[in-house]
Amino acid sequence: MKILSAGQIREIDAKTIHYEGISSLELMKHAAGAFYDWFTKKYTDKNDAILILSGVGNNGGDGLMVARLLHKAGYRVQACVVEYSENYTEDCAHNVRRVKAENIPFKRITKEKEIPNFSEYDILIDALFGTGLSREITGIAAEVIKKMNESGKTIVSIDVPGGLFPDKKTTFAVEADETVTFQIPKLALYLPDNYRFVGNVTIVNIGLSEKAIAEASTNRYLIEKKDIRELLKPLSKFAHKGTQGHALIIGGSLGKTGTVCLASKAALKTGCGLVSAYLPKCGTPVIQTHFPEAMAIEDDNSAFITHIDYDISPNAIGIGIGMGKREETQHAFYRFLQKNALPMVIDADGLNILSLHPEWLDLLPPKTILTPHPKELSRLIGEWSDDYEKIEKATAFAQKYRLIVIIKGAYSLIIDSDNLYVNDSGTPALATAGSGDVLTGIIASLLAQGYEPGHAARVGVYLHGLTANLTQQTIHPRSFVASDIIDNIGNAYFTIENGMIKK
Ligand SMILES: NC(=O)C1=CN([C@@H]2O[C@H](COP(=O)(O)OP(=O)(O)OC[C@H]3O[C@@H](n4cnc5c(N)ncnc54)[C@H](O)[C@@H]3O)[C@@H](O)[C@H]2O)[C@H](O)CC1
Ligand SMILES: [K+]
Repeated sequence: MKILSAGQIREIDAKTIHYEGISSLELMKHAAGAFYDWFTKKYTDKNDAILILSGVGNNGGDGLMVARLLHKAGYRVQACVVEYSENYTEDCAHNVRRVKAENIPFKRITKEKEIPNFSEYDILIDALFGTGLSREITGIAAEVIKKMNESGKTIVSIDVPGGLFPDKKTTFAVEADETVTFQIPKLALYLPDNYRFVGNVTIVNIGLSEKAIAEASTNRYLIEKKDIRELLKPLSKFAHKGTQGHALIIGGSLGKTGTVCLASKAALKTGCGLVSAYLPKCGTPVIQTHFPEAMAIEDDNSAFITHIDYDISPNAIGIGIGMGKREETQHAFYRFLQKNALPMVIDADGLNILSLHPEWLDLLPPKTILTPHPKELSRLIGEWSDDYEKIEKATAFAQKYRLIVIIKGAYSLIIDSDNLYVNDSGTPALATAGSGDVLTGIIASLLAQGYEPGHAARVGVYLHGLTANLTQQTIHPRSFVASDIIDNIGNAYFTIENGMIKK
């Protein structure tokens, strides 16, 4: 799904009105109706006292229309306009008149003492500003937002939290629990710096013109299940282990050989035909006991890797996990990089060693996948002042070395040449020991199966996250461990293929 800028969304809005021959008020009706459908499914108690805080733009118009729908359905509603400007849009002004005509409790707020006592309400609906925000918020709107954030009440934002800039850094905005956004994802909703403003994000369809959306150009995308379904390779009836690819996982050191076990097992469960693990001697009994399907190749050293030599012919490599950064290991890694031309995914200490020797980055085959978490990323590209700068610097880095960079996080970002992909599968349950090792194994497996590296990155990240969505009801997020990811890779494939179970 395309991620678009506020300007592009405005254009699609106008084109929809033109192409579909509907009025802007009708489009607002669709938007308010879509929000209402979502809201009434989630909040079913009609005794909840709901306060709707609208602005004077079309986002405010949406809010007032929602107030009308909720009132009609029997919810306890109080509507307010926070009059931060006298320039009402036509559709907002229309809804103010309708709210009054329908005898819905209504209040204008122009100064601080008119702000209602939020403690009398259960849910605050934020319709203060949407994608039309053009400058920092001041005056009465800022006072209202400050009080909303201090209220401790459930806050649900319409389209975007009031004050969130869709395309640049935000420092002050409504801190919502839920954001229900209209049809087109906005990048700001998925950036870690903005999580405290955005809360959970739901995208609802409002009937924008598909043609208009198709005409908008972008290089930013939110990954959808159907995209992944299209990328999955069919399983041939005549498949045998020799045709499904051979992944080699390289890593481990004394006390950290479990990393290689997890990655190897994840690789096999992701569908490659063969998995070999290269580890120091101390790892051999561990992997052979816990994961007999893998073939183990031993380093000469008992505790860490000192050279990476093997006489097998894998199709792809996953390297770096649990490997440590000892001098000998660094040299072994360097000599390996000098001769390796296979598709590869590098994680953890592999990344840390590269950040100690940035000149070795030139040795990586094009489209090598790096999977840093933010700390590892900053060692590679330096510090950033906000998420936008982080993306800019990571993109420049990825392009300079022709790499694919996966920035791991609640929403992982995949940078592949000019393109940015946002992944929203997954839950906080994935923040668990070994989760990254499993991702390395999944991606190495997909590379070994012949997936183009950009596809392997997207499919891998999506599959990995989906395992957590699928077990939300059966495994408590606190008790979810990396092995649960591995155990549910097959279910994730089923879900993607069938589209049966919704994430
Ligand atoms: N996506 C769609 O196709 C649809 C969107 N809808 C809703 O419309 C808003 C966008 O509405 P817009 O009128 O453009 O602006 P806002 O309501 O977001 O902004 C309010 C208004 O205030 C002015 N303004 C901007 N910044 C400030 C500021 N810091 N202080 C004071 N005033 C400010 C600005 O000029 C705006 O006019 C979108 O989010 C959706 O909720 C449609 O309802 C359906 C189709
Ligand atoms: K809003």
